[in-house]
Amino acid sequence: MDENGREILLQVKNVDITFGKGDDAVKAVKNASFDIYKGETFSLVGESGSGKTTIGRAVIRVNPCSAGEILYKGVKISGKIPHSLDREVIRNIQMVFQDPAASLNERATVDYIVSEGLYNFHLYENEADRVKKVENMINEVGLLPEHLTRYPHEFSGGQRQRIGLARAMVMEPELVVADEPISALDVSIRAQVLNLLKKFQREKQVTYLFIAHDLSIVRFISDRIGVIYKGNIVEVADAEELFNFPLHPYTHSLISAIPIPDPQLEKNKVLYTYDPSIHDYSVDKPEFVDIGHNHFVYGNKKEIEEYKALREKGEPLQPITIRKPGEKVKEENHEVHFSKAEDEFLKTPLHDTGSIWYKVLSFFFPIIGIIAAMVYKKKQYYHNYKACKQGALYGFAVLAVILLIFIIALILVVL
Ligand SMILES: Nc1ncnc2c1ncn2[C@@H]1O[C@H](COP(=O)(O)OP(=O)(O)OP(=O)(O)O)[C@@H](O)[C@H]1O
Repeated sequence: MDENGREILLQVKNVDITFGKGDDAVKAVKNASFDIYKGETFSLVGESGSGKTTIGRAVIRVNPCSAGEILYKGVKISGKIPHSLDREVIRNIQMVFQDPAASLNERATVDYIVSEGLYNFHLYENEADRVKKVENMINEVGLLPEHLTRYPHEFSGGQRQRIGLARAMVMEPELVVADEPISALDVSIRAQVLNLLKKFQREKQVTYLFIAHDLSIVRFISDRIGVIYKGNIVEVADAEELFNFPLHPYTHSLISAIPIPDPQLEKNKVLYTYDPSIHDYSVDKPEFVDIGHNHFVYGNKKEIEEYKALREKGEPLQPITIRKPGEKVKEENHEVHFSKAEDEFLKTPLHDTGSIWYKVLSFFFPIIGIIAAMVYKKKQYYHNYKACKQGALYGFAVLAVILLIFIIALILVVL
C-alpha cells in the first residue's frame, strides 16, 4: 500500500537494463522507477527505441535487469526466483503484443492458442470445462465458437488481436502488459480493441501496463502516465495532472504533437521540438524527484526548483501554441511526430468508418442513401458521407438504366 492507501501491484525500482557487453553494451533503460496500482491503467509513452518494450519484457521476466529490482505485490520477481514464484508470475502477468500476426503460432488452431496457458497450468476441471472456458472467452472478445477450429492466417489483423487478447485474458491475469496493442491495426478498428481492453478492466479489474509511442492514444484510457526518453523516465503523473502541468520539456513536445481535430487550428499550430542540449548536467546531476501532487520529474536541482515553482502557481500550462494568421514561425519547430494514418484516425469521429455496408444499403435504397449522405456531410462524418453518396449514385444510375429499358420496351410495344 502507498501512503494514500492504494494497493501497489507492481514496483519498478531503479532498474537498469543493458544489452551486450564491453564496448558494444547498450544501456536501454537507466534507473527507471515507477509503481503501478491495482486496477489502474499505467501508460508508458516515448518515441521508438526509448526502452518501453524492454521494460515491459523485464516485467514478464524475459529481459534481465542489470541493476535495481522489480516487485510484484511486494515480492521481488526480477533475477533468480523460486520456480513456484516464476510460475505464478507467468500466470498472473500476461502480455499482449503489437503485431498479432507475428505473436500467434500460425500452425496452431485458435482453440489451441487460447487453451495453451490452460493446458500448461491445468486450469480446468475436465475437457468440457476447458471448452466452456475457451468458448466463453472467444465470445467475450467478439469472435464465434466456430472460429476455434481455424488458423490465425484466416483472420484479419483486428481479429488476430482479439485472439491475442483471448489468449491472455483466459488466464485471468492480474496484470497485462499491452505493448502497442493497436499500433499495427487498421485505424478503423483501433477504437474497438481499446474498448475491449476497457471492458475487461471494468469486468475483471485487470491492471494494465499500456505501452504506446504517442500521448494522443493514451490520453483517455490512462489513469497515470510515465514518459520515457532514451531509456530515462522523465516524468510520471496522473493523466490529468500530466496534461495540465507537463513540466519536462520532452513531455511538452509530445503534447504539442497531438493533432487538434480542428483543421484550421492544426494548420496554425506551432510544434515544439525537444532539444536535450538545453540541460546542463555537467555538475548539477539530475534525479527523478517527487514534486508533490503525485507528480515525478527528472531534472537537476535548479530545474526541479523551477518545475516546483511552476506547479505551485497552480495555473495549467499551455503546451500548445497557435500561430496568429500571417505570423511567422521559427523553422526549427517543424517536426512531424505522427504518421498519416494516425493523424487520420485521430481526426476521424469514432463511427465514421465509411463501411462497405453504407454503400450497399445506399445502392439498394438510393433516396435514403442521399438523405443519409446529406446528414453525414452536415455532421462532418466524411467517410460515411462518401460511402452513402457513392452507393446512392450507383443506385440511381441502375434505376435510370432500368427506366430507360422499360420506356424503350413500352415504345416498341405501342408501335
Ligand atoms: N535484444 C536486444 N539486443 C540488443 N539491443 C536491444 C535488444 N532489445 C532492445 N534493444 C535496444 O534497446 C533500445 C530500446 O528498445 P525498445 O524495443 O525497448 O524500444 P521501444 O521504446 O519499445 O521502441 P519501439 O516503440 O520501436 O518498440 C533500442 O536501442 C534497442 O535497439
